[in-house]
Amino acid sequence: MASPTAVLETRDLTIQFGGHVAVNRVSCAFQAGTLTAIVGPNGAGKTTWFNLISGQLRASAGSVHLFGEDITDLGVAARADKGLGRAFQLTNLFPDLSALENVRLAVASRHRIGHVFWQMASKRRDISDRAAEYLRQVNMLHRADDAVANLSHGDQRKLEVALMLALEPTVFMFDEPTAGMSVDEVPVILDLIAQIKQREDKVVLLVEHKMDVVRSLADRIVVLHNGELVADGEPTEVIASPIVQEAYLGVAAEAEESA
Ligand SMILES: Nc1ncnc2c1ncn2[C@@H]1O[C@H](COP(=O)(O)OP(=O)(O)OP(=O)(O)O)[C@@H](O)[C@H]1O
Repeated sequence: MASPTAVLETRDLTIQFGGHVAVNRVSCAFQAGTLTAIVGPNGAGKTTWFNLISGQLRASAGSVHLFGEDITDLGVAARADKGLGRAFQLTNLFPDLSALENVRLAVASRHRIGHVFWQMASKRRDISDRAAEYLRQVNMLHRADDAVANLSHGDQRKLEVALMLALEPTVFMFDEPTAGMSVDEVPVILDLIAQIKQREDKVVLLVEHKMDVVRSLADRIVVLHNGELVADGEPTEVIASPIVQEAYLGVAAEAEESA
């Protein structure tokens, strides 16, 4: 049975690579207005589960539902069109264009503004203003005119987030969003994720190894281990549960120490 209020749901979602089951019958529903952290040791299946949700990978079995609709057979673009947003799928498209131009294209695509309307000065101004606002939100306005190819890795990751914002998705999927960012860039992205989480119609999924980030942002933690969902619930309870202490926290503690 579908969960009536779930925005996104995976049911018995499974993928097998040869003889290896990387995601094994994972069933999980996500409600609007929540941020769920997905944690687990390296190789647990977190990114693979994300890939199955966003359509980068096709399931061997099980299904994905968005607003109750079965989207399992849809490709990445169709899923994005329906409101699934994932940062990395949007980058590397136009490395020679400026940061602002990249976001402008995302704004135009979101609002289906075609070539004819693109010519209108008022439309162009409108799109530029919106694009600049998204760049401001990720603290990138000062790099607006720089070509993407010349941006640092951290700035490119912030731009990915700006592009995702521009597409105005319902579901925001972040896979280690602050990885590779300098210390002063991290709070910008974490604050932004916290702001998105405040919006009651949005679902945020966050794959994250850093437990301090998980503790500060998550309403709920889902734990994957060997491709299976082994714990799911309120953060304090999940972190305290024997299965997490045993299966995950040793690894998490090491990750925190080396961060
Ligand atoms: N395309 C693929 N072909 C074969 N095996 C794969 C493929 N993609 C993932 N796997 C395997 O699936 C398992 C889960 O990998 P996945 O990257 O999803 O784990 P993860 O939890 O995201 O790990 P990490 O925290 O290190 O990113 C691993 O054993 C991985 O080697």
